[in-house]
Amino acid sequence: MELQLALDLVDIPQGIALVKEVESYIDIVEIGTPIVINEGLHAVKAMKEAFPNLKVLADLKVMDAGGYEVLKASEAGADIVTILAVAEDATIKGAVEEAKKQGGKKILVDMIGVKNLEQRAKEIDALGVDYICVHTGYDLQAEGQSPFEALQTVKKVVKNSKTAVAGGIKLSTLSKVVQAQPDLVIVGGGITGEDDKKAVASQMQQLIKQG
Ligand SMILES: O=C(CO)[C@H](O)[C@H](O)COP(=O)(O)O
Repeated sequence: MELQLALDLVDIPQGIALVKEVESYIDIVEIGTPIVINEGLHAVKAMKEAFPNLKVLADLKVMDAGGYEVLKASEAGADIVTILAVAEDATIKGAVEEAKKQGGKKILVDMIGVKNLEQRAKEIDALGVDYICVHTGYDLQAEGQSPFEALQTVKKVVKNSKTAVAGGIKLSTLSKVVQAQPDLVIVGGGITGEDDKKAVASQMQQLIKQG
């Protein structure tokens, strides 16, 4: 099981400073969608240059032109690129093909907004993606929703891809997540919103290692 730190509401220097604090406790650093929108793929490049030993995920949430977007993110240094599950299969296939061409880049498919989770997870699992991620976005988190049930649903049907989970995970809820045995746990505000980010990230890493 791996831990990914999601950076969303910071700029590039703030993001780099934040990762310096928790670098030893995380496996992947995510350049979140808001950062990509605000700063472009330069943010991915800057993060990879600052932390060559960490994997960098570009949370592009691609909806079309999968191959092209994966090419551009890979050129910027991304190791993993996100595609939306609600995109056409052709978009997801294009992303997977390009990721392979780019020498071992990975595709994470984000299930945000999918209504029939079980059926779409099975379909996406057959497309050769690396991760299938259940995700409760900010707008549904604000309505009190969480990704725990969705994780269990997807874990039951996914046979080939790794599973990932995101959406409001905190230190206090991490044990519940770990029990469901995802391959990747994605945490944003649960670390970035804490005063002692290092202590929280360290405890999260410990829980994940025990899991
Ligand atoms: O992709 C995202 C929002 O669309 C976030 O990066 C993801 O939800 C993790 O952040 P948090 O733990 O704060 O919910």
